[in-house]
Amino acid sequence: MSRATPYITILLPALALWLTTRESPLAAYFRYGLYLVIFYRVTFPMIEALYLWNFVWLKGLAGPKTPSLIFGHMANFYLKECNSMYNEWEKEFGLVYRIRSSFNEPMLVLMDPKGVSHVLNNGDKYGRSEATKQALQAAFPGGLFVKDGEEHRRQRRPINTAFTVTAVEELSDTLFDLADQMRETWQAELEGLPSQSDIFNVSRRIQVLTTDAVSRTGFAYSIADSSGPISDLLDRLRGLEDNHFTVLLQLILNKLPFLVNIPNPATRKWKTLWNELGKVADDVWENGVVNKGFHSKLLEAIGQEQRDLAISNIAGILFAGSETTANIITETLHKLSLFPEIQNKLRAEVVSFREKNGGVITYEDLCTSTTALPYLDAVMKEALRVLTSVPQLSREAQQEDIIPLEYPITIDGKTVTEIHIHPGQTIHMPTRDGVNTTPRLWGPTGKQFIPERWLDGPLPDDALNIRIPGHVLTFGDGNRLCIGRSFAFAEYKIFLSTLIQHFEFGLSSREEEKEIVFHLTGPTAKARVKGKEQDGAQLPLTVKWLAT
Ligand code: HEM
Repeated sequence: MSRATPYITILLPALALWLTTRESPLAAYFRYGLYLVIFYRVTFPMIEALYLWNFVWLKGLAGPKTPSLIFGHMANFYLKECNSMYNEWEKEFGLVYRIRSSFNEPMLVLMDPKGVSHVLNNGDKYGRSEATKQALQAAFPGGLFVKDGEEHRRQRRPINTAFTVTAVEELSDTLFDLADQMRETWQAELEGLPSQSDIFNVSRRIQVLTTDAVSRTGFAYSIADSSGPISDLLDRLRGLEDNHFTVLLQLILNKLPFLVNIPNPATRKWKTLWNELGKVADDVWENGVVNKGFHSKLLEAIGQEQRDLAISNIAGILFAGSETTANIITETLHKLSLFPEIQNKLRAEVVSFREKNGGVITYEDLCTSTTALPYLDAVMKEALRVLTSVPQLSREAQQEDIIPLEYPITIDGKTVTEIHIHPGQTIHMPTRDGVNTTPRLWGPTGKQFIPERWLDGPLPDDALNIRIPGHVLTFGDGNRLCIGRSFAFAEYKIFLSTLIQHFEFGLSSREEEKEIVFHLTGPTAKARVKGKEQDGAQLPLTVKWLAT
C-alpha cells in the first residue's frame, strides 16, 4: 500500500458519502467518478495487500497458528510476560519462522546470526516502519531516531564524539559522585533500623539514578535535584501501560500511522517535556557548557546544531540512556537476590580488590582493565546477554531483497539457505529470549544466568557466529548501533560495584511480593510484582546495610 493510501482510505469515502446527500446531476457524476477512484486507490490496494499477505509473502515458511484474525499474535506480545512466547515458538520452529500481525499480515521472526547481521547492516534496505517513524517524530521531532540515510549519519557524528571511551572516562567522576550519594542516602535510611534492612522499590530508585547520570553528564543539569516538571513528565511518559485498548490502538496506528498526529495527551506531554528541556539547554548554552560543577560534553558537541534539532536529540538520549541502563541494573539486583551464591562471589571479589588497593576502586580498574575485577565483568556480560532491556529490534524492508542464512531452513519441503523478502515486510529480531539466549546458539544452559560462562573457556562455536562485539545483540548492530555503550558499561560497573560492597539484596520479605515478572512497558522490559501487574513497574527487594 502506498503512503497516501491511509489518507485516501478515509477522505475519499467521506467525500463520496457527502456527495450522496447532493441531488444535482453533477454530484452524481462526481460520485461515480469517486467510486472508480476509491476502487483503484483503496479497495484494490487492500485486496492486493490481503492477497500478498496470505499467498505471497513468506510463502511456505512455517509458524505458529494465528490465535485471532484481528490481533494476530500481537496481543500476546504486549500482554504476556515479555518475550515469553518466543521460548515456546522457538522449540517448534527454530531460528526463522513466521508469525502474524493484525489482519493476518505475516511477520518474519529472525534469529539466524547471518540473517540478523544482513538486515541490521543494510540500513538502506531495512529501515524503521512508517508507524514507528511517526511515533518517534511526535516525541523527538526531526531527531536522529527518526532520520535515515545521510541525514541520520550527519546527526550521529557529533553525538558520537560525546560518548567515546575517552569522553566517558572524563565524565566518570560524576558517576562515582552519584554512586556515593546513593550509598549515603541508603545507608542513612537503613543504619538506624533494628535489622539494618528494609524493603525498597529498587526499580524506582535506580531509574532516578540513571536519569540523573545522563542529565548531569549530558546536559549539565540534575533532574533529581530540580523542582521543575521534567522528572514528573518523564515518569508519566515512561509509565504508559499496555492493555487491550492500547494494543488495539497500536494495531490501528500501525496501519494508519498518520493518526499519531491527532493531538492527544501523550503528544502534549512530549511537547511540554521538549519545551522544558529546551529551557535547560538554552540556559547551559548561554552560561557555558561548564557550569554548576557539571561539564556537558553532549551540549558542547551538538551546540552548533540547529537549536530545535539539538533539543529533540537531547530528549531522545535522555530516554534511550536512562530507561535501558536502569532496567538492566534493576534486573541484575533481582537475579543476585535469587542467586545469593553469585551475589556473595561478586561482593567477595569487589571487597577484596578494594582492600588490596588502599580502599579505592578507580574507573580504570572497573572499565579499562580486563583482569582487575573479572567476575564483575562476567556478571555484566551475562546481564547484557540475558536481561536485555530492549527485547527486540524491528525493521521494515524498503525494497525487495534476499536474506542469507547461516543455518538452512525448510520452506515448502525444500532445504534453503536464504529467504526472499518483499518491500513492506516487517522483520522482528528478538534479543531477550531470542538471539542472545537461544539454546540453538548458546547450548542447553543458554536461557540461564550463569556469569561463569564468560570465564570458563570459549563460548559455543554457534554463539561465536553472532559476529558482533561481545556476541550479543543487546546494543543492536549496523548504522543504528547504540551510541551509549561505553557510558552504559561505566554506569553499570560503577553503580553495581558500589551497591554490592555496602548492601545485601534479597527477595522482598513480604510473601505476596516475592514473585517478579517482566513486562514490556514502552520499548523496554520492566519488573512487576506477579498478581499486582496493574500497579505498574516496581521491584520490591529487601536491602540490608552491610557495615563493611
Ligand atoms: C544497557 C543499556 C543500553 C541498551 C541495552 C541500549 C540498547 C540500544 C539499542 C538496542 C539500540 C538500537 C536500536 C535499533 O537498532 O533500533 C540503541 C540505540 C541508541 N542508544 Fe542505546 N542502549 C543502552 C544505553 C544507552 C545509553 C547510556 C545511551 C546514551 C546516554 C544510549 C543512546 C542511544 C542512542 C542515541 C541510540 C540511537 C542510535 C541511532 O538511532 O542511530 N543508549 N540502544
